[in-house]
Amino acid sequence: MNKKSIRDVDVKGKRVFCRVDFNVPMKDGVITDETRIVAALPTIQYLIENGAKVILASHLGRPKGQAVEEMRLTPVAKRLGELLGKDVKKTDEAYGPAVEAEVNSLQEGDVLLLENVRFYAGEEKNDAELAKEFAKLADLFVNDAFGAAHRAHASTAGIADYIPAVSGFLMEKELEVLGKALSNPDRPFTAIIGGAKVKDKIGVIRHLLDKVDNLIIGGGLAYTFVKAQGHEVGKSLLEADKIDLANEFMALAKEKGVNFYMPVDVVVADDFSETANKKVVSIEEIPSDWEALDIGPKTREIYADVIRNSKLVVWNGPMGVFELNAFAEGTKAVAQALADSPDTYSVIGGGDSAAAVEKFGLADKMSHISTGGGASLEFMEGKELPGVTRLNDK
Ligand SMILES: Nc1ncnc2c1ncn2[C@@H]1O[C@H](COP(=O)(O)OP(=O)(O)OP(=O)(O)O)[C@@H](O)[C@H]1O
Ligand SMILES: O=C(O)[C@H](O)COP(=O)(O)O
Repeated sequence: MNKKSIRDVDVKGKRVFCRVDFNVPMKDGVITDETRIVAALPTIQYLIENGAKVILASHLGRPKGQAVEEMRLTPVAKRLGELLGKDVKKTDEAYGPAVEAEVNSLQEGDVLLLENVRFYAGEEKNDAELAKEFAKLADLFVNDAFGAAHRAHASTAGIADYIPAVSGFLMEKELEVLGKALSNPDRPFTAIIGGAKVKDKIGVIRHLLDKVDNLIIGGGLAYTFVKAQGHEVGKSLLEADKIDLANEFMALAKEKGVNFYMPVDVVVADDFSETANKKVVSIEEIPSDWEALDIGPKTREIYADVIRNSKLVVWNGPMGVFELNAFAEGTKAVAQALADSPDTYSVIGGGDSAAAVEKFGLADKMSHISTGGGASLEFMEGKELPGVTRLNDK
């Protein structure tokens, strides 16, 4: 990467505003997945060990510019303190006189977590005044929030206009792994795209067709392609206005010599529930009153075979409604094939795919699980990430 990292600057005695992505899932004030906190630890520990005064900032959820009690970062400060084995102070605001007083009292190696930066309307507007307030707190900006790098906000981008800006280790690692996967991929290179957000993922498919040897389509996304092939999809997820695009992509794949894999059989259900009646049908036979909620056993075998014969696999989006055990088998088969292929470098992107791999107990078998959902997709689409472009060049 041609951007400076914390290794390139002296942090001793400096007040460091470190943007992290502590946007973790919470239920009743309890953190249900701490992956993003753990992933930020190397940078925080480095700053502590090298004598920085560490000021951490993050968003949590989408509070839309106002303080929302359930979206305070207090439980995160507590958990971070436990993980670091040291006291983590927390302010009830993200800037202003009270925060400045706390910052002034920091000793080298101390850690302070600011309140949710999205409690202020200026954050998502990338308001210059708010960015200046953040900048006033520190001598150096470290951006380690890869998960929010696709957002041009005051704490991810704007602040870099006022103080020196460098990347943290997580940011660096994510960019390196995803960058290598796309610029100099080991082959055969396979991309697996699933999930439900057809609109969000269509763009990445176009870009991937220039890169990959195999493209596997699954999840709710698949049925727009199935329809484009002229088959009925019953009540399955369908993005009617994307059918033409799906056709275009299938033609493009042929033209570029990309092997395009679609489900040949599916599990259909008469209801979106764990106890629904379900059956396996071929892709030409989805009944009009039924909904396809998972890929079928023949498809699983074909996909697993492609995975086993790949050197690099990038996976974003589950193959079915894996949250319901009745429709988790397709996603599990893909995760298992990756786990059983030690020579295949696997990159998992997207919150739900990562959660699925975790649910099946296979997370430690994957080569890289990205902390970015939208960010990893935008990166793969070839879009510039504002949280990265604003960092100082080497
Ligand atoms: N056949 C299907 N019909 C309906 N929903 C599906 C189907 N297959 C998968 N899904 C749903 O897709 C959702 C995940 O889609 P999504 O596009 O959000 O993926 P993701 O990996 O989490 O990406 P991101 O992190 O960008 O959100 C899951 O909740 C899953 O139940
Ligand atoms: O969860 C994420 O993908 C990041 O934290 C960004 O969150 P956002 O989509 O609310 O900007």
